[in-house]
Amino acid sequence: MRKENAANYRSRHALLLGRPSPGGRYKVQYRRCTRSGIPLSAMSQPPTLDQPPADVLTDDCLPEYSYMYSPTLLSGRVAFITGGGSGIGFRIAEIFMRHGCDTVIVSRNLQRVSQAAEKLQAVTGRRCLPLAGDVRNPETLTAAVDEALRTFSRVDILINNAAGNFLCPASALSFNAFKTVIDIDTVGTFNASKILFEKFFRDHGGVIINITATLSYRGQVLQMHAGSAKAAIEAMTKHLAVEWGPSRVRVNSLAPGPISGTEGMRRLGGAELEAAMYSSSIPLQRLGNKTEMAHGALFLASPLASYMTGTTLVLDGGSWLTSPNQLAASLELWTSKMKEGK
Ligand SMILES: CC/C=C\C/C=C\C/C=C\C/C=C\C/C=C\C/C=C\C=C\C(=O)SCCNC(=O)CCNC(=O)[C@H](O)C(C)(C)COP(=O)(O)OP(=O)(O)OC[C@H]1O[C@@H](n2cnc3c(N)ncnc32)[C@H](O)[C@@H]1OP(=O)(O)O
Ligand SMILES: NC(=O)C1=CN([C@@H]2O[C@H](COP(=O)(O)OP(=O)(O)OC[C@H]3O[C@@H](n4cnc5c(N)ncnc54)[C@H](OP(=O)(O)O)[C@@H]3O)[C@@H](O)[C@H]2O)C=CC1
Repeated sequence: MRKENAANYRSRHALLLGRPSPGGRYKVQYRRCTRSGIPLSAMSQPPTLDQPPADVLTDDCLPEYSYMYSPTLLSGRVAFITGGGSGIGFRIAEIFMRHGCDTVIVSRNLQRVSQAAEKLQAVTGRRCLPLAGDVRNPETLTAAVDEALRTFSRVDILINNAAGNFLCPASALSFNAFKTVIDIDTVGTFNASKILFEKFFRDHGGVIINITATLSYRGQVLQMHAGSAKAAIEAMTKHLAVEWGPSRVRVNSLAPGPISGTEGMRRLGGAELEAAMYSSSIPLQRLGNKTEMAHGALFLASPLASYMTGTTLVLDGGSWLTSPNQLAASLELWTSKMKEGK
C-alpha cells in the first residue's frame, strides 16, 4: 500500500465489501469512511428514523403531504371522529381523507366542525360531514350516527377522540369537575361505541380507536381526573375487544404523549412545561406532533393492523418513562397560574 500518514489512512478506512469470488478471494473496494468505519456515502442518507413528519401548529391542513402508505389505504371507508374539529382529531380526519376515507366529525360546536369540514374537503377532495353532538348525550349522538348512516350508508371506523381536561389537584376538584371529565372522556367513549356497535358494527364489523393518554401510568400530578378517565377507557378497550371480536370489531387505544399545536398542551403545559419537557426529560428530546398521532391512527384503522385488538399503541417519545412528576414544583406553578387567573 502506498505510504500515507495515519490520519489519511483512518479517514479512508478500507471496507471489505461484496462476497467472495469462486476462488474464495474477496473483491476489495475502498470507500472513504468516517473514523468508525461508516462509508461517507452512507452519511448523506435520508434522515434518522425518528425524523418527525411535517405538521402545522394551527387547526389547518398540511400545505403538502408525502405519502408513506398507499394513498388508497382507506379507500371506500367512512370514519366517525368525535372531536374531529380541532387538534389531534382534525389531523386524523385529514390524514384519513388523504388516504381515501370520507369522514364525519362531531362536537358540541357546529361552527367549529363546519369550518373544519370546509378545510378538509377543500384540501383532500373527500367528503366530510360536520355534525353537532355531545358525547355525554346519547340522544344527540344517536342522531349524529343516524345522519352519518343516511349520508354514507356505512361507518367503518370510530375514533373516540373527544375529551376534556385541565390541571387541578384532586384536593381542589369539585364533585362536578371530576364527574364532567369522566362523563366526556369515559362515558362519552362508551356512548359512541355502544351506538355504533348496535347500529352498524355488530352486523358489518368495524374498528374502534380510543384516544387515551399515559397520565395514569405514573399517577401524573394535577391529572387524577383525566388519568382516571383515560385508564378506564384503556380497560374498556380490552373488554370490548374480547366481547366484540367475534363480530369482527377490532378495538384498540392510542395513547399520545405531549403533542405540539394542541389544546391539550396549551392547557396542561404552556411555555414552562413545554420547554422543560423538551429540553430534559423526553427520551426522543422533543414533543410529538399531530401528524405522528394521525399516522398511528391510520395504522390501527387499516388492514396493516388486521390482527391487532385489545391493546394500546403508545406514541409519546418515551416521555411517560422519564418525564418529571414533581408534586411540589407542579403545585407551585399551578398555584401561581391560578393567582394570575390563567
Ligand atoms: C403549567 C404546568 C404546571 C404543572 C405541570 C404538571 C403537570 C402537567 C400534567 C400533565 C402534563 C404532562 C404531560 C402533557 C402531555 C399530555 C397531556 C395528557 C392528556 C391531555 C388530554 C387533553 O388534552 S384532553 C383535551 C383538552 N381539550 C379540552 O379540554 C377542550 C374541552 N374542554 C372543555 O370543554 C372544558 O374544559 C370542560 C372539560 C371543563 C368541560 O366544559 P363544560 O362541559 O362546559 O363544563 P363546565 O360547566 O365549564 O365545568 C364543569 C365543572 O368543571 C369545573 N372546572 C372547569 N374547569 C376547571 C379548572 N380549570 N379547574 C378546576 N375545575 C374546573 C367547573 O368549575 C365545573 O364545576 P362546578 O363545581 O363549578 O360545577
Ligand atoms: N394534546 C395532547 O398533548 C394530548 C391529547 N390527548 C388526547 O387527544 C385527544 C385530543 O386532544 P387535543 O387535540 O389536545 O384537544 P382538543 O381540545 O383540540 O380536542 C378535543 C375535542 O373534543 C371536543 N369535545 C370536547 N367535549 C366534547 C363533548 N362533550 N362532546 C363532543 N365533543 C367534545 C372539542 O370540541 P367542542 O369544544 O366543539 O365540543 C374538541 O374539538 C383527547 O382525547 C386528549 O385526551 C392525550 C394525550 C396528550
